[in-house]
Amino acid sequence: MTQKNWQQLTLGLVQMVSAKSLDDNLAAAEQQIKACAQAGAELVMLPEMFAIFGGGDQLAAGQAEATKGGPLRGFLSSMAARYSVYLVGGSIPCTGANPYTGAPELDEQRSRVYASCFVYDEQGLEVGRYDKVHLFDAQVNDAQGQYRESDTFAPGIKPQCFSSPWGNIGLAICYDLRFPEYFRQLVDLGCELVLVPAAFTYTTGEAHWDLLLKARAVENQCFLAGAAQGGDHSKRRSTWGHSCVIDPWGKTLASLKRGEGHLVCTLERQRLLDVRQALPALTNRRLN
Ligand SMILES: O=C(O)CNC(=O)[C@H](CS)NC(=O)CCC(=O)C(=O)O
Repeated sequence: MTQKNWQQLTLGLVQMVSAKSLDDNLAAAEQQIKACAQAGAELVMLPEMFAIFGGGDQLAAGQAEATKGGPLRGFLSSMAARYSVYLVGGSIPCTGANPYTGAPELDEQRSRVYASCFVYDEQGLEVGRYDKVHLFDAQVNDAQGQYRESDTFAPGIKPQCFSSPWGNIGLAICYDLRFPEYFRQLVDLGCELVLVPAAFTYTTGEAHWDLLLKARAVENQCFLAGAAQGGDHSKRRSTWGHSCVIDPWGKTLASLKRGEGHLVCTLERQRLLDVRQALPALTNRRLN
């Protein structure tokens, strides 16, 4: 399946301001997936926790999605098939074992779930899953203040990519962006593109989002794309948005500001080959 000599990939990124109503979130996601597909996107990415953002009953949702899958995995599969796109489903709660990484089924007593990114091909078949490894436990100078993701979520165990007609595509979620060793492992799996569903806070996003995406793209000489939450979800919760696509030279190919929307952008693989040939930093490594 892995086609190592891809030439072009047209990506669609969906930016959302997910709120309390699951139905509204799913309707908003479908509208943007459809718009991306109509604009020629072959692969569409949703943001982190596009369906259930900032609370709600993550444990019940995660249990429903375990093993055979529930309504959220059903939704993602049917969207991929209906619009005939590869679909990277942001993240959803899931307690089930991960057959791709070997992460075990979660013990229900502990009331935690994985933050799982499921991937579907254009027929709606599941082709990958990554569970967020780095959990955001941090103090931010904003109205929310304290973020303790690990109260609700359990960490995944390793980086994960999925094979596609465009080669191995790496998956990372939000806070993972701050860990360069995570991305280096994806590059060692042959990834030339890393997709990052995210929900950076307004405060940390304004300071670091663009910088981190560019740093990871430049040091790994690969394409980076971030699909973000971007707006005011409640009085206390604001996210930065600015979904974008960065090329292996660190150039921004396309970007959004805040608010619901989407962008569509074509990646030219030759750009990556030219950068890696002219400045062979990946082959000049001495400490791996
Ligand atoms: O809570 C939800 O429902 C959705 N998940 C998130 O918003 C996650 C966990 S709190 N946010 C981040 O990882 C932000 C990282 C970040 O902002 C940084 O690294 O600066």
